[in-house]
This record gives sequence, C-alpha cells and structure tokens, in this order.
Amino acid sequence: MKLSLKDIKAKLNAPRKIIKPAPEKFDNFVVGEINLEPYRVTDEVWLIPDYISEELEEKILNNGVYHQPESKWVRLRTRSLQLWGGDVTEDGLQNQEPLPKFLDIFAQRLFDERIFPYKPNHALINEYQPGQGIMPHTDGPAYYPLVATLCLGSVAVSQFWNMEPRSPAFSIILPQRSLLLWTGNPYYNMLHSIEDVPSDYIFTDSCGVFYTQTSAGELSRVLNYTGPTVPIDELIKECPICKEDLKVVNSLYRETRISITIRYVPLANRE
Ligand SMILES: O=C(O)CCC(=O)C(=O)O
Ligand SMILES: [Fe+2]
Repeated sequence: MKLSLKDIKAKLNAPRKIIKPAPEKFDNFVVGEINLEPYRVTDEVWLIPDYISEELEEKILNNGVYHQPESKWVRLRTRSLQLWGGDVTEDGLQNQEPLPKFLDIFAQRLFDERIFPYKPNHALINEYQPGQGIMPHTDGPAYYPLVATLCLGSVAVSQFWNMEPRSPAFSIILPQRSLLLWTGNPYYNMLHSIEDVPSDYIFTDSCGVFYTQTSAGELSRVLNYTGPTVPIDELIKECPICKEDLKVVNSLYRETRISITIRYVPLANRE
C-alpha cells in the first residue's frame, strides 16, 4: 500500500485519542498513540521536547552510537556519520539489514505511536562538533516523505530554505533530547540545513518576532523560541518588519551533537 502525501497529512492531522502509555520493556520508551497537536509548529512540522529521558539519551549514546567500531563511522570534513538499515538507492532500499537494538526501539516507538504508518527501517546518525553542520539540501525521493530526527548531546537549530531564489524560510530550535518531525512542503519544496556555527544567536525587536541567522548572516524567523527575552547585546542589523535595531536575547552554544534520523525507505523491487 503506497500512501499519497494527502493520506499522510490526513493521518498526521487526524484527531488522536491518547492511550495511556503502558511502560514497555525498554526503559522510558512507551507504547500507545501520541497526540501530536500540542507539538505542532506549522502545518507540516512538529517538535516534541524531551522525547526521551536523560538516562535513555546516555544509554543510546554510550551503549549504541559510541559503542560501534571505527569502521562503522564515515568521517567527513564537516561531520561524521553512521548509516544503518541498508543502502538507499534510486530504486529503494537494497542490502537491507535489521536495525540494531538501540535504533530498533526508537523505530518501534515511532510505529507504535502511529507517527509512521510503516515501521521505520533506516537510520542515519550524524555527529557534529561545535562549528560543524550540514549544507542546505533535500533528502531526495527514495524516502517515505516523513522525517523523524532525535537531537542528542546539544541544542542546535534547523534552518529551512526556500529553493529559488534560495532564501531562509524559517528556523526551528532543536533542544537536546527533542524529536523533530516534518513532511509535505518542507520535504518536497524546501532545503534544510544545520548551519556550521559554534553557537546560534536569537535576535528580537519590539515586534516580538524572533530570528536566528544563517552562517552567511541572513536572518531567519524562528518559530518555536520560548527562552529569555531580555536583551544581552545590540546587533547592527535591522528588523525587516519594524526597522529597529535587533537585540540579541540568547545564544545557544553548541556542544558535540548527535542527530539520529529515522525513516522508512520502501524496499527495492517490492510489489
Ligand atoms: O542533523 C540534523 O538534524 C539533520 C541531518 C540531515 O538533514 C541529513 O543527514 O540529511
Ligand atoms: Fe537532510
């Protein structure tokens, strides 16, 4: 069964009954549908803070991500990565292999929570040092168009971009241990990036709009900022709305960050 984008959106937006989570055998992972409505940032983006506990984060990092042989890591200049689940090709997933337990519990939970209609079968782990990032890109057509990213070890900011001409569309703060979900227009018609900066500054003005900036200094409206609003610095940059000078109200310092992006890739040659 192949779901259209309309079906996916209808599923994600359908009223959900909240089933009392029953403790499951993996620590803080719980089963049962989740009500996404409180976590909605836009029609097609959701951010769930504290998706996992500190204990589980520590376990996933030490017993999972950092418990792999060096040969499992691909070291790039701007980040390091691990790929799990098989090879993503134009035709779908090839050389499929089961996800290891530390990722499978996460895939199972996303399925149990009815976030994914299929159990995710592919995971991409990125490790970024402060100042590292990933350039604006799309993830391509091989994946089922719903992205779930667990953000571990550090806060970061996800930038979404309009494609032509390229310009910042909006940004989402990703707190440590949060889960970001997105689909639809951001998936098909936008680029996304993590800027290669050592910290993300939050700016505001008397309009009450918050901004982050790209590594080239372009302003990007941040949609989910809830931190302090007392200015700590002035920025010689104009608010595009009220033309006042923007003031810095927060700086989100990056530490080593691990993102785990879990997805579903249809199998190659599947009927
Ligand atoms: O690290 C992230 O949050 C995003 C990673 C990403 O976009 C990718 O690997 O395709
Ligand atoms: Fe991506």
